[in-house]
Amino acid sequence: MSAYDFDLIVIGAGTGGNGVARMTAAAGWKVASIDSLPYGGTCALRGCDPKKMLVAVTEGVDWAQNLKGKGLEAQISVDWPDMMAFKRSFTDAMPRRIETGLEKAGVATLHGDARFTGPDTIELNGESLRARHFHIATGARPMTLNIPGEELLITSTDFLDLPERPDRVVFVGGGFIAMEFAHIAKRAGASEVTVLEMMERPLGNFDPDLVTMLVEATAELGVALRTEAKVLKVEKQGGELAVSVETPGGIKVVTCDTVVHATGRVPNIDGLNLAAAGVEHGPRGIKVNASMRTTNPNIFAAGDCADSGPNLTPVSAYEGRIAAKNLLAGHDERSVSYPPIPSVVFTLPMVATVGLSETAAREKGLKFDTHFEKTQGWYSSLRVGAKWTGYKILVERETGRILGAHLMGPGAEEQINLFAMAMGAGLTANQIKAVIFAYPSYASDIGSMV
Ligand SMILES: Cc1cc2nc3c(=O)[nH]c(=O)nc-3n(C[C@H](O)[C@H](O)[C@H](O)COP(=O)(O)OP(=O)(O)OC[C@H]3O[C@@H](n4cnc5c(N)ncnc54)[C@H](O)[C@@H]3O)c2cc1C
Ligand SMILES: NC(=O)c1ccc[n+]([C@@H]2O[C@H](COP(=O)([O-])OP(=O)(O)OC[C@H]3O[C@@H](n4cnc5c(N)ncnc54)[C@H](O)[C@@H]3O)[C@@H](O)[C@H]2O)c1
Repeated sequence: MSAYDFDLIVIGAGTGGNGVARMTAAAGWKVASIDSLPYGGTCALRGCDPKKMLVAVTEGVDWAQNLKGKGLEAQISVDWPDMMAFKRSFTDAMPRRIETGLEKAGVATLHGDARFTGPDTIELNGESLRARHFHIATGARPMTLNIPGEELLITSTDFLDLPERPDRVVFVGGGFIAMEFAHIAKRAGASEVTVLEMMERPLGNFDPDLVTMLVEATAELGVALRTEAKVLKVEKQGGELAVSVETPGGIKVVTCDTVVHATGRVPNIDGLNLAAAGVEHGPRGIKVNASMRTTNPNIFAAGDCADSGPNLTPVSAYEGRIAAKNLLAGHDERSVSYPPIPSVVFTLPMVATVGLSETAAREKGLKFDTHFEKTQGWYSSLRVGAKWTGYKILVERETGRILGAHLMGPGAEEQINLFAMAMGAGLTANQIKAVIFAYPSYASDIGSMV
């Protein structure tokens, strides 16, 4: 009889963990999966999926507004409790569906907070479990701000569960979460929505010209977006909350009824006692090599908890696949080799990006042409009344290769995937121009952008 309880224990039942559990169980390994929360992880239960259901509802508001006076007269309003019920119709069913799926795949599904007690042992609910291998996919958590009144902030998870619509809401930070959720809150009818970003502009990783357009669109929507605004403290003042902000013009105070944490997420590894397992970590997460192996050769890690690729769902799934292949091979057979990774901010208008920014391409010494245009006059924008649309494509001079694509407006979330595919396949601008796309469609604009 084996001294081990399992061949593999996967800690974390999100996208970075579940694929690994399934692939190894399918190969005949004795596998357990553990989560301290209902199965499914951030994306399915507290992130991308529920968020985009709220975006789907508020898209109705945007659509009606854009086509007002163009034949669509009824103006739409959001019923927040109904929208939340719609979201729950998906999220409530997911944990059971995901857990049952794993069980059917032969994975033992366990619940509780796992903590290492040795290089091949964890403690779970007071019991010790030994495994030949571990895979850590414990995700990320909101960073600690270390400001007075931090406990008064709600998280993105809380926001996605608010039973009633917040009316006067402040977002601390101006990244993905703040911009997406501020658009949702405002279109859902919140009277005062404020975004406080400490840098000179929000969404620091996105193209500055397109972000400038998004800032204008956000102001037109009625969201107060303040930059160079660093949040210092939050206090209760009577029945409301007072947020103190350091600005170039001195300390300002914004009052509201809800303050949302949106200053970034950090690896969720504090409670794992990684030292006991000989697993090293830094500020960006668990140290992994290109095979997703940690400093303990029998332990792998993937997704938001690892110091690897960007913290996005498809990246965590990809890293998990690499880890699973190497676990099964018994040696480092596969390395991560990230293809161009597209990323979308689901505001309305959306902003999407893949590949290099202009600054990064210049820093690399590449010679390229920048195709930048605002496209509110293009047919694709006119027919849906979209005002804030545009693109910036970087085309390498000598090769015609696409170095980076940055898009804004309806259709951007799908166009960007076509750019990612074209870039991954090494297609040149002329080859993209030669593709026949169905017309009229957003994809059919791509040939004119390159
Ligand atoms: C609000 C929001 C919106 C997002 N929107 C998008 C989007 O639109 N597109 C996109 O690509 N990405 C999005 N992301 C990012 C995406 O959700 C993450 O990159 C992805 O879910 C990471 O997957 P993971 O498996 O690494 O971690 P997770 O899915 O977070 O899974 C980690 C799991 O580990 C469990 N766990 C942690 N510690 C322990 C322990 N000690 N013992 C047992 N279990 C433990 C947790 O309970 C959790 O279920 C969003 C994130 C947020 C917060
Ligand atoms: N569409 C998507 O793909 C999507 C959507 C939501 C979240 N996510 C994931 O979740 C992560 C976390 O999102 P997020 O929006 O919290 O982080 P983020 O890293 O996108 O943005 C955080 C912002 O907060 C600012 N900030 C930091 N401290 C501040 C302070 N004290 N006062 C004011 N501003 C401050 C930063 O300058 C930065 O612009 C993202 O990095 C991403 O990995 C992805």
